[in-house]
Amino acid sequence: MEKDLNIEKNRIFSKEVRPALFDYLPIDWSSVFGNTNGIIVEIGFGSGEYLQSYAIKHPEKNFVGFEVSITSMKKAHKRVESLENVRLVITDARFGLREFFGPKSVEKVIMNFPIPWDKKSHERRRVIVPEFFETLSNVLIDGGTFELATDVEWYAKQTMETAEEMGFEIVEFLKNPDREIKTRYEQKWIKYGRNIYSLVIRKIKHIEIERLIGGRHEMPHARSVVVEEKLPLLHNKVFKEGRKVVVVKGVYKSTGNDAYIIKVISSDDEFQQHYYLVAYPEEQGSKEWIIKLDSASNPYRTPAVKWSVSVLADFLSSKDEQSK
Ligand SMILES: C[S@@+](CC[C@H](N)C(=O)[O-])C[C@H]1O[C@@H](n2cnc3c(N)ncnc32)[C@H](O)[C@@H]1O
Repeated sequence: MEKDLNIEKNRIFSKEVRPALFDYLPIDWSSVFGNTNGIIVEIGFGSGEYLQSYAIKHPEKNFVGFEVSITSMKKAHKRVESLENVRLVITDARFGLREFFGPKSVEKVIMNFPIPWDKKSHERRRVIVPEFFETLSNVLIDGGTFELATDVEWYAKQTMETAEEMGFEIVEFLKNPDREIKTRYEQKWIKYGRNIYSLVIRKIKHIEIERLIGGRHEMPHARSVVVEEKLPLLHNKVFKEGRKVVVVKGVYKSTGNDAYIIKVISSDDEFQQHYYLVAYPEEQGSKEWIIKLDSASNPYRTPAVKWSVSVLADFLSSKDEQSK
Protein backbone atom coordinates (compact mmCIF):
# COMPACT_ATOMS: atom_id res chain seq x y z
CA MET A 1 0.00 0.00 0.00
CA GLU A 2 2.85 2.32 0.83
CA LYS A 3 4.01 2.23 -2.76
CA ASP A 4 1.16 4.64 -3.53
CA LEU A 5 2.65 7.19 -1.20
CA ASN A 6 4.74 9.63 -3.06
CA ILE A 7 7.87 9.25 -0.99
CA GLU A 8 10.44 11.45 -2.58
CA LYS A 9 13.48 12.69 -0.72
CA ASN A 10 12.14 14.09 2.53
CA ARG A 11 8.65 14.92 1.33
CA ILE A 12 5.53 12.84 1.21
CA PHE A 13 2.26 13.57 -0.44
CA SER A 14 -0.57 11.22 -1.06
CA LYS A 15 -1.80 10.89 -4.63
CA GLU A 16 -1.07 13.66 -7.08
CA VAL A 17 -0.50 16.66 -4.83
CA ARG A 18 3.23 16.73 -5.42
CA PRO A 19 3.38 17.57 -9.14
CA ALA A 20 0.85 20.34 -8.66
CA LEU A 21 2.94 21.70 -5.84
CA PHE A 22 6.07 21.87 -7.91
CA ASP A 23 4.59 24.05 -10.58
CA TYR A 24 3.01 26.80 -8.66
CA LEU A 25 2.11 27.97 -5.16
CA PRO A 26 -0.53 28.40 -3.78
CA ILE A 27 -1.71 25.02 -5.08
CA ASP A 28 -4.63 24.95 -7.49
CA TRP A 29 -6.71 22.56 -5.39
CA SER A 30 -9.53 22.40 -7.92
CA SER A 31 -7.14 20.72 -10.35
CA VAL A 32 -5.83 18.40 -7.62
CA PHE A 33 -9.36 17.24 -6.68
CA GLY A 34 -10.94 17.69 -10.11
CA ASN A 35 -13.78 19.79 -8.67
CA THR A 36 -14.42 23.08 -6.87
CA ASN A 37 -15.96 21.61 -3.71
CA GLY A 38 -15.31 23.39 -0.40
CA ILE A 39 -12.04 22.53 1.37
CA ILE A 40 -11.66 21.42 4.98
CA VAL A 41 -8.15 21.22 6.48
CA GLU A 42 -7.12 19.10 9.46
CA ILE A 43 -3.86 19.93 11.23
CA GLY A 44 -2.07 17.07 13.00
CA PHE A 45 -4.42 14.29 11.84
CA GLY A 46 -2.51 11.60 13.81
CA SER A 47 -3.76 8.16 12.79
CA GLY A 48 -6.36 9.78 10.54
CA GLU A 49 -9.56 8.33 12.04
CA TYR A 50 -11.24 11.76 12.29
CA LEU A 51 -10.32 12.71 8.72
CA GLN A 52 -11.51 9.35 7.44
CA SER A 53 -14.93 9.46 9.16
CA TYR A 54 -15.48 13.12 8.27
CA ALA A 55 -14.55 12.60 4.61
CA ILE A 56 -16.82 9.55 4.29
CA LYS A 57 -19.74 11.51 5.80
CA HIS A 58 -19.11 14.49 3.50
CA PRO A 59 -18.28 13.37 -0.03
CA GLU A 60 -19.37 16.85 -1.20
CA LYS A 61 -16.28 18.37 0.52
CA ASN A 62 -12.55 18.07 -0.10
CA PHE A 63 -10.15 17.36 2.77
CA VAL A 64 -6.46 18.21 3.15
CA GLY A 65 -4.55 16.89 6.17
CA PHE A 66 -1.20 18.07 7.50
CA GLU A 67 1.13 15.99 9.67
CA VAL A 68 4.78 16.15 10.64
CA SER A 69 5.07 12.52 11.77
CA ILE A 70 5.89 10.00 9.04
CA THR A 71 4.61 7.13 11.24
CA SER A 72 1.22 8.86 11.54
CA MET A 73 1.23 9.64 7.83
CA LYS A 74 1.67 5.97 6.94
CA LYS A 75 -1.13 4.87 9.32
CA ALA A 76 -3.51 7.55 8.10
CA HIS A 77 -2.71 6.89 4.46
CA LYS A 78 -3.91 3.30 4.81
CA ARG A 79 -7.23 4.59 6.12
CA VAL A 80 -7.89 7.21 3.46
CA GLU A 81 -6.13 5.98 0.34
CA SER A 82 -9.36 4.88 -1.32
CA LEU A 83 -11.11 8.20 -0.62
CA GLU A 84 -11.09 10.50 -3.63
CA ASN A 85 -11.82 13.58 -1.54
CA VAL A 86 -8.74 13.37 0.78
CA ARG A 87 -5.12 14.42 0.33
CA LEU A 88 -2.45 14.12 3.01
CA VAL A 89 0.69 16.21 3.17
CA ILE A 90 3.75 15.80 5.38
CA THR A 91 4.60 19.39 6.18
CA ASP A 92 4.50 21.74 9.11
CA ALA A 93 0.95 23.07 8.93
CA ARG A 94 2.06 26.58 9.88
CA PHE A 95 3.95 26.69 6.60
CA GLY A 96 1.54 24.59 4.53
CA LEU A 97 -1.63 26.46 5.43
CA ARG A 98 -0.07 29.78 4.46
CA GLU A 99 1.85 28.67 1.34
CA PHE A 100 -0.45 26.03 -0.21
CA PHE A 101 -3.77 27.89 0.06
CA GLY A 102 -4.78 31.16 -1.56
CA PRO A 103 -6.98 33.87 0.00
CA LYS A 104 -10.52 32.76 0.91
CA SER A 105 -9.98 29.18 -0.25
CA VAL A 106 -10.64 27.12 2.91
CA GLU A 107 -14.03 26.62 4.58
CA LYS A 108 -12.84 25.17 7.85
CA VAL A 109 -9.61 24.35 9.70
CA ILE A 110 -9.72 21.68 12.39
CA MET A 111 -7.23 20.83 15.13
CA ASN A 112 -7.84 17.93 17.47
CA PHE A 113 -5.82 17.61 20.65
CA PRO A 114 -2.63 19.45 19.69
CA ILE A 115 0.24 19.29 22.14
CA PRO A 116 0.08 22.69 23.93
CA TRP A 117 3.89 22.97 24.25
CA ASP A 118 3.59 24.86 27.52
CA LYS A 119 7.32 24.95 28.39
CA LYS A 120 9.10 28.16 27.43
CA SER A 121 11.76 26.11 25.62
CA HIS A 122 9.07 24.47 23.45
CA GLU A 123 7.19 27.67 22.57
CA ARG A 124 8.63 27.67 19.06
CA ARG A 125 6.71 24.48 18.25
CA ARG A 126 3.28 25.95 19.07
CA VAL A 127 0.88 26.14 16.16
CA ILE A 128 -1.75 28.44 17.71
CA VAL A 129 0.05 31.78 17.94
CA PRO A 130 -1.02 35.23 16.60
CA GLU A 131 0.66 34.56 13.20
CA PHE A 132 -1.51 31.46 12.81
CA PHE A 133 -4.64 33.62 13.15
CA GLU A 134 -3.20 35.99 10.54
CA THR A 135 -2.98 33.04 8.15
CA LEU A 136 -6.53 31.99 9.05
CA SER A 137 -7.75 35.58 8.46
CA ASN A 138 -6.48 35.22 4.92
CA VAL A 139 -7.09 31.62 3.82
CA LEU A 140 -10.54 31.11 5.38
CA ILE A 141 -13.56 32.09 3.32
CA ASP A 142 -15.71 34.89 4.79
CA GLY A 143 -17.47 33.35 7.79
CA GLY A 144 -15.14 30.31 7.64
CA THR A 145 -14.30 28.61 10.95
CA PHE A 146 -11.47 27.23 13.03
CA GLU A 147 -12.41 24.34 15.30
CA LEU A 148 -10.28 23.18 18.22
CA ALA A 149 -10.75 20.24 20.57
CA THR A 150 -8.40 19.94 23.54
CA ASP A 151 -8.14 18.42 27.01
CA VAL A 152 -6.16 21.45 28.26
CA GLU A 153 -8.42 24.16 29.68
CA TRP A 154 -5.88 26.99 29.77
CA TYR A 155 -5.01 26.25 26.15
CA ALA A 156 -8.66 26.52 25.08
CA LYS A 157 -9.01 29.81 26.98
CA GLN A 158 -5.76 31.23 25.64
CA THR A 159 -6.84 30.29 22.11
CA MET A 160 -10.13 32.17 22.56
CA GLU A 161 -8.31 35.24 23.90
CA THR A 162 -5.85 35.29 21.02
CA ALA A 163 -8.66 34.71 18.52
CA GLU A 164 -10.65 37.66 19.88
CA GLU A 165 -7.58 39.89 19.89
CA MET A 166 -7.02 38.92 16.26
CA GLY A 167 -10.59 39.94 15.29
CA PHE A 168 -12.30 36.51 15.32
CA GLU A 169 -15.67 35.75 16.86
CA ILE A 170 -16.18 32.90 19.37
CA VAL A 171 -19.20 30.94 18.18
CA GLU A 172 -19.09 28.04 20.63
CA PHE A 173 -17.18 26.93 23.72
CA LEU A 174 -18.30 23.59 25.20
CA LYS A 175 -17.08 21.50 28.09
CA ASN A 176 -17.35 17.73 27.59
CA PRO A 177 -19.31 17.94 24.32
CA ASP A 178 -20.73 14.75 22.88
CA ARG A 179 -18.64 14.69 19.72
CA GLU A 180 -19.81 12.33 17.03
CA ILE A 181 -16.30 11.39 15.88
CA LYS A 182 -13.80 10.75 18.65
CA THR A 183 -10.08 10.80 17.88
CA ARG A 184 -7.54 8.40 19.35
CA TYR A 185 -6.29 11.01 21.85
CA GLU A 186 -9.83 12.03 22.73
CA GLN A 187 -10.72 8.44 23.62
CA LYS A 188 -7.56 8.19 25.70
CA TRP A 189 -8.23 11.39 27.67
CA ILE A 190 -11.88 10.44 28.26
CA LYS A 191 -10.73 7.07 29.61
CA TYR A 192 -8.37 8.91 32.00
CA GLY A 193 -11.31 11.05 33.19
CA ARG A 194 -10.04 14.31 31.74
CA ASN A 195 -12.40 17.09 30.63
CA ILE A 196 -12.66 17.86 26.94
CA TYR A 197 -13.14 21.40 25.59
CA SER A 198 -14.29 22.26 22.10
CA LEU A 199 -14.25 25.64 20.40
CA VAL A 200 -15.63 27.06 17.18
CA ILE A 201 -14.15 30.38 16.11
CA ARG A 202 -15.37 32.36 13.10
CA LYS A 203 -13.50 34.66 10.77
CA ILE A 204 -15.13 38.07 10.48
CA LYS A 205 -12.30 40.16 9.05
CA HIS A 206 -10.17 39.40 5.99
CA ILE A 207 -6.53 40.48 5.96
CA GLU A 208 -3.79 40.34 3.32
CA ILE A 209 -0.66 38.42 4.28
CA GLU A 210 2.81 38.03 2.88
CA ARG A 211 3.65 34.51 1.65
CA LEU A 212 7.19 33.16 1.56
CA ILE A 213 6.91 31.61 -1.89
CA GLY A 214 3.91 32.57 -4.03
CA GLY A 215 4.24 32.00 -7.79
CA ARG A 216 6.33 29.62 -9.80
CA HIS A 217 8.28 27.20 -7.66
CA GLU A 218 11.77 27.45 -9.15
CA MET A 219 15.34 27.53 -7.97
CA PRO A 220 18.06 29.78 -9.38
CA HIS A 221 21.62 28.56 -10.03
CA ALA A 222 24.57 30.76 -9.16
CA ARG A 223 27.71 31.16 -11.28
CA SER A 224 30.88 32.40 -9.67
CA VAL A 225 34.64 32.46 -10.06
CA VAL A 226 35.42 30.17 -7.15
CA VAL A 227 38.54 29.90 -5.01
CA GLU A 228 38.51 26.15 -4.32
CA GLU A 229 40.57 26.51 -1.12
CA LYS A 230 37.66 28.39 0.43
CA LEU A 231 35.31 25.41 0.23
CA PRO A 232 36.49 23.71 3.46
CA LEU A 233 36.15 27.10 5.24
CA LEU A 234 32.39 26.92 4.69
CA HIS A 235 32.06 24.22 7.35
CA ASN A 236 29.90 25.49 10.28
CA LYS A 237 29.56 28.96 8.71
CA VAL A 238 26.36 30.80 9.61
CA PHE A 239 24.91 33.45 7.30
CA LYS A 240 22.06 35.71 8.41
CA GLU A 241 20.02 38.33 6.60
CA GLY A 242 16.67 39.61 7.85
CA ARG A 243 14.42 36.58 8.44
CA LYS A 244 16.78 34.18 6.66
CA VAL A 245 19.45 32.00 8.27
CA VAL A 246 21.73 29.59 6.41
CA VAL A 247 24.02 27.18 8.27
CA VAL A 248 26.57 24.97 6.51
CA LYS A 249 26.74 21.62 8.27
CA GLY A 250 29.28 19.85 6.06
CA VAL A 251 31.38 20.11 2.89
CA TYR A 252 32.29 16.87 1.10
CA LYS A 253 34.56 16.43 -1.92
CA SER A 254 32.99 14.04 -4.35
CA THR A 255 35.16 11.13 -5.50
CA GLY A 256 35.74 10.79 -9.21
CA ASN A 257 34.93 14.38 -10.22
CA ASP A 258 35.56 17.99 -9.16
CA ALA A 259 32.25 18.48 -7.41
CA TYR A 260 31.66 19.35 -3.76
CA ILE A 261 28.48 18.47 -1.90
CA ILE A 262 27.46 21.02 0.73
CA LYS A 263 25.05 20.11 3.51
CA VAL A 264 22.88 23.07 4.47
CA ILE A 265 20.18 23.88 7.02
CA SER A 266 18.24 27.02 6.22
CA SER A 267 15.48 28.78 8.12
CA ASP A 268 12.85 31.30 7.13
CA ASP A 269 11.78 32.49 10.59
CA GLU A 270 10.76 29.25 12.34
CA PHE A 271 10.54 27.12 9.18
CA GLN A 272 13.67 24.99 8.91
CA GLN A 273 14.78 22.78 6.00
CA HIS A 274 17.71 20.41 5.49
CA TYR A 275 19.14 19.88 2.01
CA TYR A 276 22.30 19.64 -0.11
CA LEU A 277 23.83 22.04 -2.60
CA VAL A 278 26.41 21.03 -5.18
CA ALA A 279 29.32 23.16 -6.44
CA TYR A 280 31.39 22.20 -9.49
CA PRO A 281 33.49 23.84 -12.24
CA GLU A 282 31.49 24.57 -15.39
CA GLU A 283 34.12 22.75 -17.40
CA GLN A 284 37.10 20.74 -16.23
CA GLY A 285 39.79 23.13 -14.98
CA SER A 286 37.52 26.17 -15.37
CA LYS A 287 37.51 28.87 -12.66
CA GLU A 288 33.80 29.52 -13.32
CA TRP A 289 31.76 27.33 -11.02
CA ILE A 290 28.09 26.50 -10.76
CA ILE A 291 26.43 26.32 -7.35
CA LYS A 292 22.95 24.82 -7.29
CA LEU A 293 20.54 22.58 -5.45
CA ASP A 294 21.67 18.95 -5.52
CA SER A 295 19.21 16.80 -7.45
CA ALA A 296 18.81 14.48 -4.42
CA SER A 297 17.35 17.35 -2.36
CA ASN A 298 13.95 18.82 -2.61
CA PRO A 299 13.30 21.68 -0.19
CA TYR A 300 10.53 24.20 -0.72
CA ARG A 301 12.09 27.07 -2.60
CA THR A 302 11.74 29.62 0.17
CA PRO A 303 13.71 32.90 0.27
CA ALA A 304 16.34 31.31 2.57
CA VAL A 305 16.79 28.32 0.24
CA LYS A 306 17.23 30.61 -2.79
CA TRP A 307 19.53 32.90 -0.85
CA SER A 308 21.73 29.99 0.29
CA VAL A 309 22.91 29.52 -3.30
CA SER A 310 23.88 33.15 -3.81
CA VAL A 311 25.38 33.71 -0.36
CA LEU A 312 27.59 30.64 -0.73
CA ALA A 313 28.62 31.69 -4.23
CA ASP A 314 29.59 35.11 -2.86
CA PHE A 315 31.57 33.57 -0.02
CA LEU A 316 33.47 31.28 -2.38
CA SER A 317 34.12 33.88 -5.03
CA SER A 318 37.53 35.32 -5.80
CA LYS A 319 36.02 38.85 -5.65
CA ASP A 320 35.87 38.43 -1.93
CA GLU A 321 39.49 37.25 -1.86
CA GLN A 322 40.64 40.32 -3.80
CA SER A 323 38.84 42.73 -1.50
CA LYS A 324 40.76 41.40 1.55
C1 LIG B 1 -1.38 14.82 20.33
S1 LIG B 1 -1.38 14.37 18.66
C2 LIG B 1 -3.12 14.35 18.22
C3 LIG B 1 -3.42 13.47 17.03
C4 LIG B 1 -4.88 13.41 16.61
N1 LIG B 1 -5.35 14.69 16.14
C5 LIG B 1 -5.75 12.89 17.73
O1 LIG B 1 -6.53 13.69 18.29
O2 LIG B 1 -5.67 11.70 18.03
C6 LIG B 1 -0.82 15.86 17.83
C7 LIG B 1 -0.41 15.60 16.37
O3 LIG B 1 -0.09 16.85 15.77
C8 LIG B 1 1.04 16.65 14.92
N2 LIG B 1 1.68 17.99 14.76
C9 LIG B 1 2.37 18.69 15.70
N3 LIG B 1 2.79 19.87 15.20
C10 LIG B 1 2.36 19.91 13.90
C11 LIG B 1 2.51 20.86 12.86
N4 LIG B 1 3.17 22.01 13.05
N5 LIG B 1 1.96 20.59 11.66
C12 LIG B 1 1.29 19.42 11.45
N6 LIG B 1 1.13 18.48 12.41
C13 LIG B 1 1.65 18.72 13.62
C14 LIG B 1 1.87 15.62 15.67
O4 LIG B 1 2.77 14.92 14.83
C15 LIG B 1 0.80 14.70 16.25
O5 LIG B 1 0.49 13.64 15.37
